[in-house]
Order: sequence, then structure tokens, then C-alpha cells
Amino acid sequence: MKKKVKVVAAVIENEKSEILCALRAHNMAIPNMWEFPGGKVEEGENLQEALEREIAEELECEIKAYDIINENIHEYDSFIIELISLKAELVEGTPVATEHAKLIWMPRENLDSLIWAPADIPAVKDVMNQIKV
Ligand SMILES: Nc1nc2c([nH]c(=O)n2[C@H]2C[C@H](O)[C@@H](COP(=O)(O)OP(=O)(O)OP(=O)(O)O)O2)c(=O)[nH]1
Repeated sequence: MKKKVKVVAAVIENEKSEILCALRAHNMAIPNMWEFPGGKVEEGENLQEALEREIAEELECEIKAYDIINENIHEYDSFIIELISLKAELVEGTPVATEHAKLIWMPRENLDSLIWAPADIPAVKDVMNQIKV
């Protein structure tokens, strides 16, 4: 049976309607693909706590996480992901790519010009259509 992972991802928008996008490094799982930064939910955490912790660890900045934008279950070759994308806001600091190959602020309407991790595609569509954002 494939392993199941529950992952939260942050859709962080700035005042110019740009969204923070992170390029997974060549040495990460699902390499060289764009994602909304985040990571696995640990036991005892709610979604918002997990996301705020992951962003502090990975991007060395502080966010506030809000409501769910999209929930998607996607089956990769080696595992099944439940990817939950949450609206989030930067409250302190500037995101730094400590693990990712690159971070960019991309205008919402251009998000589909990036090559996204397959699990992210429904969330990207919702963000582009401003559903629940
Ligand atoms: N963070 C994040 N991961 C995603 C997204 N889309 C997607 O398929 N993934 C996959 C890639 C990874 O296999 C998994 C998340 O694991 P991770 O490695 O980023 O999270 P983590 O830091 O908690 O994990 P670990 O390295 O400590 O084991 O989910 C996304 O938008 N954001």
C-alpha cells in the first residue's frame, strides 16, 4: 500500500496581487517543480499551526494562516498526498529560500506559466480564478 501524507501549503499574496511560489530543489522529492511552500502536518497540530511552523522553518519568516482554498488528493507513483492549500499572509520578515532552489512573487494571472507539482494544479486553478481567496 502506498504511504499517505497530509501536507499543508501556503498561498501567500502580497499587496501587488502577487503570489509566493517556490521551486523545489533537484535533491528534493518531486524535484524541479513549483509549489506553494509548506510541508507535512505533524501529530497534534491543526492545519494553521502546521503551516505557520513549516514556513518559519523553511522560509525564515512569520505568516498567519487562514482558511482552506483547496483540498486535493493526488496519487504519485510512490505515495498519496492530501494537499491542503491555505490562504496566508506574511506578518514578519522576508521569505528566504533555505531549502528551495528559488522563490518568486508571481502575478496571480500568470501562475499557470510555471511547471507545478501535479498535486498543486487544482489549487493553482482556484487561486487564478480567485475562488475563496
Ligand atoms: N510543501 C509542499 N509539498 C508539496 C506540494 N505539492 C506536492 O506535491 N508536495 C509534496 C512534495 C513532498 O513529497 C511532500 C511535502 O514534503 P516536504 O518535504 O515539503 O515536507 P516536510 O518538510 O514536512 O517533510 P520532511 O522533509 O521533513 O520529510 O508533498 C506543495 O504545494 N507544497
